Amino acid sequence: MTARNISRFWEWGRKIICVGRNYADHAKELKNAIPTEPILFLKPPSAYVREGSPILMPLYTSDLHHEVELGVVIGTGGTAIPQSSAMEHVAGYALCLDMTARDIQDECKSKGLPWTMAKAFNTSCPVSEFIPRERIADPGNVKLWLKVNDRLRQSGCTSQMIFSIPYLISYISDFISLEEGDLILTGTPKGVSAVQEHDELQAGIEDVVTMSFRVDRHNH
Ligand SMILES: O=C([O-])CC(=O)C(=O)O
Ligand SMILES: [Mg+2]
Repeated sequence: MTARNISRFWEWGRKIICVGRNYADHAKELKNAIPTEPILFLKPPSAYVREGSPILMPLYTSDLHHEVELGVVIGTGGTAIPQSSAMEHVAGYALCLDMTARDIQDECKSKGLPWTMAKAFNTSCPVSEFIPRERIADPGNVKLWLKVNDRLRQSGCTSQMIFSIPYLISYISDFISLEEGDLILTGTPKGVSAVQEHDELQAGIEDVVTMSFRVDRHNH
């Protein structure tokens, strides 16, 4: 058996834990209250998609949104991790998109139903290459951006996060044990908008990484 390589964490089949409304400007643009505790939801590992493959728009949505987010890749697992040592559990980062069927999410919210159909479908988690932790000195202060067909839509800084990365690692690991290869999506800044079939998405972490994805319609 060959050793697993953390730089291909998306192949490991580990969980993807997403934080919602972690930027006040995004909570406001969707007319949601600013949370006093992290809002969490999950995507399955089948949500991963890598550059070179398209984001597939599910047939049941007509309002697929991009959300650019900093992803934190766990290196050393743990339960009830204290904030003070939380960063020792981080192997690195990835730039991620939390693709969201906004019309379905709105319907789920109004009916009090879970967001699974809106957030967890195949290709709902495009990811960049793995970024070793040494390449981002301060993950609490990096600029994220996203363009659709060359037009800037999202531009934010992780310093705007309501709950910091150490706080999130500690909070989550109190009740969901973190494992090597898990990914935490830390929430999106404002500027989310709808994408259409054939759109080209480009996103980046300033001075660190860029990635691009095309949007296609699901054919079944
Ligand atoms: O769907 C939402 O607005 C919640 C979310 O994922 C985020 O804030 O990143
Ligand atoms: Mg999100």
